[in-house]
Amino acid sequence: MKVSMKAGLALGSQNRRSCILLGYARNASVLKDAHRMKVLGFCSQSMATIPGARGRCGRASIVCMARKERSLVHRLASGNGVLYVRNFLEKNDFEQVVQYSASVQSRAKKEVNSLAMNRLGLQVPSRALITTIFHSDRLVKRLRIMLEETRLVPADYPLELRYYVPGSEMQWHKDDQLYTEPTFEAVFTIFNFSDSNTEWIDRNGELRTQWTEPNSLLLVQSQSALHRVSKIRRGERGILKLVYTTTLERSNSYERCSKSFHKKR
Ligand SMILES: O=C(O)CCC(=O)C(=O)O
Ligand SMILES: [Fe+2]
Repeated sequence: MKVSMKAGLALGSQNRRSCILLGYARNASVLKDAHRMKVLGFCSQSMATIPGARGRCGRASIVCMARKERSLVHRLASGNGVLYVRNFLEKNDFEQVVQYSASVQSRAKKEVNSLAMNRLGLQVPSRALITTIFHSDRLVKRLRIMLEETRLVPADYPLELRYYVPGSEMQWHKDDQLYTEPTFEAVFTIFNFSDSNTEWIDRNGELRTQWTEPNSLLLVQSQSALHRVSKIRRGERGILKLVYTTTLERSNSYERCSKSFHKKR
């Protein structure tokens, strides 16, 4: 195993919150060691492009993020299965999503018999570029690290664009579990000019309130936290909803929900 752990540990101790370990490896045996050190994951990126990293290693470099008290996984637990992440997509990808949404928004239809009131929506075809962005290996790997779910894959359930307008709201609910294991619903905010907040009840029974900013991702585990979207009085909000799962074996809810773009969820 050829990983320059010394350099990594030195950097990690300077930065107690993220504990970044830098190094390079000739083979995958580094994974075993990383696991022993409670390392959450890797991203291969040139050292020079990583903020705070000094020096160059000149080879494939590896950045390992070690688990710390304040990691995303702990935030997920304290949020009772809800995790809010800012600046989720890279600039280019984010712009593609904004453009796609703008090009189809006028086709969105009002959802009926849904817990969401006065919300408009439409499904995104699997061949659309924005589906490939959210299903890309790179992005799924990031989510696996964030959620500590090594088996996470994109669901075979269409992405949905949803638009909140004045009068739109979504009552308190838990998300349906579309597969036979708990899933994660991802709510990606495309734009938000509204006064509406997404709220959820955390592990301590306390109310959390979040105005979701553009390019943020809210991950909600199925059948976990109660959550809702407060009624919009002013402005509009556009989101993309999609599902990640650890199994593609469908639950009974799948058929009901997929047939029911216009039925109660
Ligand atoms: O719009 C949001 O922030 C959440 C939407 C939601 O919970 C849902 O559609 O199930
Ligand atoms: Fe929900």
